[in-house]
Amino acid sequence: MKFAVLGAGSWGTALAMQLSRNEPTVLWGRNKAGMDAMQESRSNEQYLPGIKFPEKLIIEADLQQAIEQSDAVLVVCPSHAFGDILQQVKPLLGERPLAWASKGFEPGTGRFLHEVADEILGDSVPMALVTGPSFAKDVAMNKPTLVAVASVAKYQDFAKQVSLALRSDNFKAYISEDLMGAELGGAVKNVLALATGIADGMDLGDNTRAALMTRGMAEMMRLGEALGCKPETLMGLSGLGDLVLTSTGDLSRNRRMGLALGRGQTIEEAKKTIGQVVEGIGTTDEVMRLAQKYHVEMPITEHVWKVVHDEMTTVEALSALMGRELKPEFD
Ligand SMILES: NC(=O)C1=CN([C@@H]2O[C@H](COP(=O)(O)OP(=O)(O)OC[C@H]3O[C@@H](n4cnc5c(N)ncnc54)[C@H](O)[C@@H]3O)[C@@H](O)[C@H]2O)C=CC1
Ligand SMILES: O=C(CO)COP(=O)(O)O
Repeated sequence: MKFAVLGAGSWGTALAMQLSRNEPTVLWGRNKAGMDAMQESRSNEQYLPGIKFPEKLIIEADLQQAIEQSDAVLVVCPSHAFGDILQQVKPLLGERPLAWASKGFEPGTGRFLHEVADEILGDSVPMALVTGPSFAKDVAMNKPTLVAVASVAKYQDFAKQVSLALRSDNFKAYISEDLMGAELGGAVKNVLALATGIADGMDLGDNTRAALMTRGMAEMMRLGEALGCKPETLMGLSGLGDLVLTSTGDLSRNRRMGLALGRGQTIEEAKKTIGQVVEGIGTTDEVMRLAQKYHVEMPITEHVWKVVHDEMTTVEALSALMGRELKPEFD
């Protein structure tokens, strides 16, 4: 199956590189000059400097051409651009199935990306999500990586095709039928990576990080239960696995944002230094929206939200979290 990967940032480029280790793969990005530069250097110097593309990676700056030469589409843009890209893809898609690898919600509504895709494309288009603990740089460098490919039950064949297309000696994608659980884990972990980053930026130590990861996981599980997600999905690669990666690995943009906030920088200052999408900032709003809608208690998320919105300092947020009333660990 030949894929057109739409979005030539760090993750789109890395996934296109991975697919092209097997079959010819088209990488499309909206910036023509940037795509020309990639073709010239056979690398993505802006996002993955110094890592050479496999021979079978095809660079394409025209969206229609990219889709027409492919059997399937993989969208890898920031979540805020997802709906916009699907609107552009819709008239070009034909019978092709569509996967995505973005992590987050539709801004302003808390809608899952599969809900956005269903609304724009209709639910007769086979769809799947690629998610899990996977830094773009490590995948581009062909380091061993495990991810999950999730779809609803009726599109499991497509999920298997996506998994097979990605498969290599150093890359394995497990199949899941819990699309919503896989989406939820990949989004909520970004908020928790902000929390652990803030704590590490404040130099609070290893105990604090472990506490935030564990109690943060409890928040993810509570929200998942309210939404009808499978607990094992959240305990798997797309939840816990990705939480561990992004709460401890300094390649994480969300963790780096948290570190900067914990050290007293502003969001705008940190965004400039990071220079790539930091999904957790917007996702915090959407997770809070869901928590309120489903009456789920998520104190760590709530205090990240207060820090992000300048309603509390990091020191006040820490003190408020530590001052919460005693209760059983599991209720
Ligand atoms: N970088 C990583 O290691 C991983 C990223 N992800 C997810 O993948 C998604 C994309 O992230 P990255 O590639 O890392 O971000 P990035 O910041 O490296 O690149 C974003 C790319 O999206 C493009 N873009 C932005 N708005 C667009 C629009 N309206 N139309 C077309 N292209 C647009 C930008 O030009 C840029 O090329 C995010 O949801 C992220 O959470 C998931 C797993 C790993
Ligand atoms: O989702 C990721 C790895 O699985 C990437 O995390 P960041 O967006 O925090 O860099």
